[in-house]
Amino acid sequence: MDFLAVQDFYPEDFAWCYGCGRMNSSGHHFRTRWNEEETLTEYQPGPEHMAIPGFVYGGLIASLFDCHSTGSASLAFYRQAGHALGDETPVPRCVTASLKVDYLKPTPLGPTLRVIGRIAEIGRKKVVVVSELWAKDVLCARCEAVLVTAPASMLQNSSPS
Ligand SMILES: CCCCCCCC(=O)SCCNC(=O)CCNC(=O)[C@H](O)C(C)(C)COP(=O)(O)OP(=O)(O)OC[C@H]1O[C@@H](n2cnc3c(N)ncnc32)[C@H](O)[C@@H]1OP(=O)(O)O
Repeated sequence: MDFLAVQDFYPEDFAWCYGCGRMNSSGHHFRTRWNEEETLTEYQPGPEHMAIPGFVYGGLIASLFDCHSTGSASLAFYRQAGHALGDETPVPRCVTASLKVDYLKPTPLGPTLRVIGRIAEIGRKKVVVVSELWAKDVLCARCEAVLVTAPASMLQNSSPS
């Protein structure tokens, strides 16, 4: 791996997400990291991620924002607690409470997509992440997401059945 991503450090019972779980062989394997004070997720869509020929499917874009935002929230909680990826302390697990996506311009299918996030608010169990999706130098979409510490009811199973 060329860099450390938060998803590399999710506990195994939390690593099955279709978007970003490293244990899910059918998933996208989105990976999110710090880039100084911002968070970054890059993804290369394939031809199957098409909406209209030449353009990326909006559902994929929402998925990308979703996992980028949960990953950003985990990174933010972890850094706030004085930790860096690679520490022994498990990274916090967050789920999406709210995801608002604005599709600003058609997203071309071809370039690697870059999602850049800013931690707009961080509380005891809630993080607000505001993100932009860029295709080369075109700002294609924007997202505001509310992420909350994963409730115990979602952490009861240690692996999929
Ligand atoms: C491998 C890694 C996996 C990563 C997951 C990828 C992303 C996902 O797909 S997660 C799956 C989709 N999400 C879910 O299924 C979550 C389902 N929802 C829930 O379990 C609950 O509603 C949950 C946990 C989000 C919030 O629980 P709740 O008891 O309402 O929390 P609560 O303590 O009241 O609220 C905490 C804070 O969040 C805020 N909040 C809660 N829900 C929302 C919402 N829908 N919109 C805005 N803010 C909200 C509250 O206002 C509160 O804010 P503050 O601290 O400022 O007062």
